[in-house]
Amino acid sequence: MSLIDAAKAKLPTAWGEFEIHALEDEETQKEHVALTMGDLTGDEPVLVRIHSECLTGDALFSMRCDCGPQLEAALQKIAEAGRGVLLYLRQEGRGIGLVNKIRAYALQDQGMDTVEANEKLGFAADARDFSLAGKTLQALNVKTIKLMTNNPRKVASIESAGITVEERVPMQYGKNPHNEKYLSTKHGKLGHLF
Ligand SMILES: Nc1nc2c(ncn2[C@@H]2O[C@H](COP(=O)(O)OP(=O)(O)OP(=O)(O)O)[C@@H](O)[C@H]2O)c(=O)[nH]1
Ligand SMILES: [Zn+2]
Repeated sequence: MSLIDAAKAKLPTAWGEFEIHALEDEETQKEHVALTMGDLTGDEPVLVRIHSECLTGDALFSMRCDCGPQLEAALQKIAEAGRGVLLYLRQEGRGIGLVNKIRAYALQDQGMDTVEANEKLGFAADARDFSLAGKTLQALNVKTIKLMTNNPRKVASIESAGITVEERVPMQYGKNPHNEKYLSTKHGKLGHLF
């Protein structure tokens, strides 16, 4: 396996103390993160969020998407449960990178939806590879999970990576007038369950 659990340390947050694992992907040279809390062993399903990088939403307070509020809600839910994993995967812009995501935003400013914009730029609607998430959970010895997502494709790809998704936990946070069209396209074209 090409994913290395390279370093770990305590990470106190506004919601409680996590352990941060810095993960190195030898194939792509990307650095991913797993935040864990509590004892992950045993048969009880582990609460998991698989979050794809969104610099604009996660760090820069953008209201074009729902990523920032989903990230905060996931950390809060894990802290409330006292046990869980947040995977932060460096798959900016559903896998097309920051520059292309901003190009896609410019096309959306001209009237395209998020899927049309990706396709206009020559990309699939969603260019992410979720097998990495399966590998990471296996490396953490997590086998049965409750997955916080609205995206059935995430559920299917995690299951095909050998992880049992016992429950899907809906993540409907951060709706606002700026992301209404984005969220309705996610529902209409990408299959998200709202
Ligand atoms: N290409 C592109 N990417 C976007 C756009 N808006 C947000 N993103 C990216 O979409 C991804 C959203 O990730 P997630 O929230 O983990 O995934 P999701 O498929 O929406 O599923 P949930 O688990 O329900 O949130 C991030 O990588 C964002 O950077 C957009 O308009 N175009
Ligand atoms: Zn976002």
